Amino acid sequence: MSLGTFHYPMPANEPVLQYAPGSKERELLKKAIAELKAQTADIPMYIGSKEVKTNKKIALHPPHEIKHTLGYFHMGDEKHVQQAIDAALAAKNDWAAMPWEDRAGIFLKAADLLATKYRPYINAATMLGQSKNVFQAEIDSACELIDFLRFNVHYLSEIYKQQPNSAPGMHNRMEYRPLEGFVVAVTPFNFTAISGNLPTSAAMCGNVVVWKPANTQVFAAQMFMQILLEAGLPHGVINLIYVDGPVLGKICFNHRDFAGVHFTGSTGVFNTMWETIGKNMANYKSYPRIVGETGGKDFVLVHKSADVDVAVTALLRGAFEYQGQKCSAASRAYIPSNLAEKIKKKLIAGVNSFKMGSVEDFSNFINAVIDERSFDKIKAYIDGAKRSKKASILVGGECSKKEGYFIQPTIILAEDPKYVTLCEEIFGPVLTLYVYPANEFEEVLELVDTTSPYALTGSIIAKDRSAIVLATERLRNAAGNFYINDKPTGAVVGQQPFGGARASGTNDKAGSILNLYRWLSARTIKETFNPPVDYGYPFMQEP
Ligand SMILES: NC(=O)c1ccc[n+]([C@@H]2O[C@H](COP(=O)([O-])OP(=O)(O)OC[C@H]3O[C@@H](n4cnc5c(N)ncnc54)[C@H](O)[C@@H]3O)[C@@H](O)[C@H]2O)c1
Ligand SMILES: N[C@@H](CCC=O)C(=O)O
Repeated sequence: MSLGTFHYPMPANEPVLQYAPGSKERELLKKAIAELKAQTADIPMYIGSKEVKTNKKIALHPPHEIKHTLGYFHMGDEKHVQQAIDAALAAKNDWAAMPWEDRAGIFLKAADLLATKYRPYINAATMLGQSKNVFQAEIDSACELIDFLRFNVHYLSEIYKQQPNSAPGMHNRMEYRPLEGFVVAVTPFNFTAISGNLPTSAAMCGNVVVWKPANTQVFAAQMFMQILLEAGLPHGVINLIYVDGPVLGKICFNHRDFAGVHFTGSTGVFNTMWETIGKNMANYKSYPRIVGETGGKDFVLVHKSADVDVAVTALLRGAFEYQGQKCSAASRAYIPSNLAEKIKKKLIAGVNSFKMGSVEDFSNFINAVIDERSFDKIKAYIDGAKRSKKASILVGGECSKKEGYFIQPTIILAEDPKYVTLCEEIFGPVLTLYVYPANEFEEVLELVDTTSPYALTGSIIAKDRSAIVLATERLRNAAGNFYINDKPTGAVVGQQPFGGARASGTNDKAGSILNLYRWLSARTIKETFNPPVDYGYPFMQEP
């Protein structure tokens, strides 16, 4: 029972710690890394109140140090998916009935635990499990995840406040019900924040969730699950299971109570999900919500008026931070002929200055890519460019999986504007340049817009305001996040709501109010105080 209306103001973004030599946060992080490396984790699934173990254990290795074993997780099968659905549905009524301020308190407490006691551990887990350097881990697993939790509490409070008008003699109100059934959260390897946000945003709205992370992100995912439980999340509200994607889909997408999927990952997987859900429509109680943020082929368009250093920095950071494993990563760049030689020279120098290696050496800018499958896929694109007559390697191109999955940041120079690495998502440290005649800006705008099926992020680098105006207008549908004189990565919750359209997803802008509407089903209630007691209209009465 709520006996008041409670206020959750817009929070400030969590400050990014700097980890400078001698700082307290650096000391705590080093200690956490050492602790996590010294143990062999035994990671269960979390289904209802049970920690479930199986006889199928999968080893976890840091991508940059594959000889080391961080621990094992217990892989589930179809029956665990069914158990997770049952546990979710059993928790549903009590969770939906819990007053909003108590639900909110759990997620705000989880944010505070992440910001304090567990900050070094969630960062260490992300660094070791996903091969992120300290800065990339801090902005992801600490700051962005904390922001998702705090901002979503604020946004949901704003939604609950939105109420319809009432004419005299009546009162109208809106209830924002959770969806009828369970929600499935399927999460990618590359961001601990996204992995944590997809189940919690739906759960915050009163839904119960079956959460399946990527196998390569389980190490940090299970730590976040433990934090949620410590913050007071009731058992069964979020059920964390490790199963193959198709196994999950087979059980969840056939279930009568399937109410929605919150997905982030590749376009191909999302398309398969959508197709399966479509085929099963007749089985469901309600039309399921299908929310997916998917792939990208993100561009940087440099105008002839650009500042060369701004362009080069946007490319080096945009393309290569976290080894290019961001859906937003700059992976195709259009360079005007008047600046091409200067830009190429500075890019070569920049790439040659990168230090690559383990995350434990904080001076390494580049670490490993996530796994052998990714390594092989990325290397195949690089090898293809080495063989091609339509492209050449400007810098980089070395790959080794001896100690870890290391791919040297690579820049390809394409002569054909439709060369494969200008069109397809690679999801690795590979940037392709195409040099265009500096006076053909309008033509290149058309090229940028039509070269790839994706529309996630993009940047225009220019000093000339008319070029910025033209690019902003013509590329309106080419990116859901458009940047002027900046890299196309690094969206901040509450500042640049994130998501794209076309083949990049449903553009429901994770971490914004728009996303939360997808996990709510409104009910309108009208109460009439003096109801009519005669069906006739006034004009029907005899004079
Ligand atoms: N647009 C965004 O906001 C955003 C953010 C992060 C990542 N991404 C995209 O994610 C991809 C990289 O992440 P990834 O490699 O983890 O993606 P992925 O598509 O391989 O996997 C994502 C999740 O889907 C699961 N999955 C795989 N096949 C499945 C199936 N048939 N049925 C159900 N689930 C299945 C995986 O196990 C994982 O949990 C890139 O394409 C990237 O652009 C997009
Ligand atoms: N939101 C992140 C990208 C997430 C996808 O991987 C960014 O803006 O760089």
